[in-house]
Amino acid sequence: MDELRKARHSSFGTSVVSAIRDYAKGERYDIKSGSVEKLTLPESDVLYYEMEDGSWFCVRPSGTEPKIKIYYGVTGTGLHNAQGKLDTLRENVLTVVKKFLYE
Ligand SMILES: O=P(O)(O)OC[C@H]1O[C@H](O)[C@H](O)[C@@H](O)[C@@H]1O
Repeated sequence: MDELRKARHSSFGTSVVSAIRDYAKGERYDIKSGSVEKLTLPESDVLYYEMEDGSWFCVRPSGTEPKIKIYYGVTGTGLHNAQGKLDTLRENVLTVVKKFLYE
């Protein structure tokens, strides 16, 4: 989590990040402008990435197992379109996250 937090990725492969919410720091960082806003939710070790196409994903360590959990949200014109977006986003994110975990 710390390395991911420090890296402040502006993209994961072809998936472009527009803002990163860091709930541990209580800050939302806008990639393009570099501006930082305060978050109001309670402190938690969670990183939430807002993507340029309106999708999002969120990373947190499990509280019960030695695992990182990643949650995704996409919208599409239909199920097939949304599934395609999800597959692309997940593949792009996992390619980067696996490097942090295994290298
Ligand atoms: O996602 P984790 O932190 O591993 O927690 C997994 C689960 O653990 C417990 O069973 C809690 O009661 C659940 O609310 C939680 O979903």
